[in-house]
Amino acid sequence: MTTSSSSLLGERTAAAPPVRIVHLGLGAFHRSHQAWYTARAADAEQWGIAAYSGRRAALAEALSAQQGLYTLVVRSPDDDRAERIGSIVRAHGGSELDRFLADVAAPTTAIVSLTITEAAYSSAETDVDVPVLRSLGEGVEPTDAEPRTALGRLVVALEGRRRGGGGSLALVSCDNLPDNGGVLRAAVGSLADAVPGLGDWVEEHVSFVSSSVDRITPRLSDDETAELVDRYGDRAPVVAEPFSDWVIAGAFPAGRPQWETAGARFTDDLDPWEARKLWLLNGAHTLLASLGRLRGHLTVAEAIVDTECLRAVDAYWDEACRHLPVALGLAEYRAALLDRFRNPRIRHLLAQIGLDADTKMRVRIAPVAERERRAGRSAAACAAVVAAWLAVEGQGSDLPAVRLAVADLSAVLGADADFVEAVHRNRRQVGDLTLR
Ligand SMILES: NC(=O)c1ccc[n+]([C@@H]2O[C@H](COP(=O)([O-])OP(=O)(O)OC[C@H]3O[C@@H](n4cnc5c(N)ncnc54)[C@H](O)[C@@H]3O)[C@@H](O)[C@H]2O)c1
Ligand SMILES: O=P(O)(O)OC[C@@H](O)[C@@H](O)[C@H](O)[C@H](O)CO
Repeated sequence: MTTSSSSLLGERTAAAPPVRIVHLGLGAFHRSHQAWYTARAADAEQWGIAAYSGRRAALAEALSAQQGLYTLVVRSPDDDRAERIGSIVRAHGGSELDRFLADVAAPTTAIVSLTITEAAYSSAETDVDVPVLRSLGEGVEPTDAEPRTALGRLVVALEGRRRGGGGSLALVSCDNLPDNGGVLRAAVGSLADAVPGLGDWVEEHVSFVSSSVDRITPRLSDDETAELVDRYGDRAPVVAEPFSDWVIAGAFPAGRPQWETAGARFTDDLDPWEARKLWLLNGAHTLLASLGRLRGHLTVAEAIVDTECLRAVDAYWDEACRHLPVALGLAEYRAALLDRFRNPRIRHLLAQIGLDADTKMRVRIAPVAERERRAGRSAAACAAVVAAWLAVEGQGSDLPAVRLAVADLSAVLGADADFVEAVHRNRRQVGDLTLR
């Protein structure tokens, strides 16, 4: 259903689809992407989502008051087109652990999907839950456990499914990480090993699906939200660009929606698509989040029309593209990205994109720089990105500090004196953002 204005929400007239997907990380992106694909799939009436926020309950409360229904505002440079999305049938705060355990344990649940941010997969975050998981092997019931992290909650819930005989299922990571299914497998596997027998059960019953996800979905300011609440009579609207892509690799032992009928693509070879998206789109966003802010810009659309930022993005893309298959249509992809970044009606804040920047630098900029250096080139554009990031973080005041920071991104680059020197040279030319 599409329209250009006024409320679409109304009430559900047909029965809500049965919950067969549990989502962890109810935020803007899940609603513009996976929930949208599920709602548009040919078998949408068979696939409902129970979505759990990571931390705050406010969005879940607003959605619950609307039977899970919400308005997706597809924002092009010229206009807004609104769609009513009905695939989320229940929304919960992250603290509703009993409900989450019951949903994951239900034999009817076939998929658990995640958008929990890149940082949420690191052991630095999840290790806090190892004692909680150990306690499950010492007689504590999953329903009495008190995990604190998203993956801790997920692993407690998998133990509940194992004990209840709920059978095989697929975990689908939709976070912007290379090999996100593999990263999830490693993180879940290492937590599951703390519970006797669970590691083996996970290996046998859990499929880790990787996916490359793409749809620019900015966090809305309070003013933007208020305007949309007024316009659509919806307390939980979400705004996204018209473009959308989802490339998926992996098995779904308990079935899945016909997402391909909504435009998703299934492949056995995700790597090139994933690298193209993460290096070119997210890498450029990561670059702009530093350089753009140093140059006084607030949003991607503002930064990309600054010739200095555009030049830096182009130079970084040249370096990245040397390590991507030409058959992926790189020139067209770059041109299309520039159009997407320039969309003046998408207010994508650089400060939002700059969160957890070290994690992102490690998996986006460092791999390109390493490949350039291995090929005998300077990686000058990557060195400039690293210097801009250090300036925003207020780090790298002298050569040893630069070396330390670069080594934290990549041991190989940290040991590369020429690269470290290039970063240091660039760093001396830019002042700290924090000092402005
Ligand atoms: N917004 C986009 O354009 C976009 C596009 C592609 C992929 N993604 C991926 O989706 C993720 C979420 O983006 P969003 O726009 O929905 O953000 P959001 O802030 O709207 O929602 C993020 C959700 O994750 C939860 N969360 C945050 N930090 C967490 C943590 N450490 N552990 C567990 N849960 C946590 C939050 O509580 C919230 O439920 C991104 O980090 C990215 O990996 C986003
Ligand atoms: O937090 P990040 O860096 O993974 O992502 C911020 C944006 O680059 C990202 O949300 C893009 O808009 C998205 O990946 C587009 O598909």
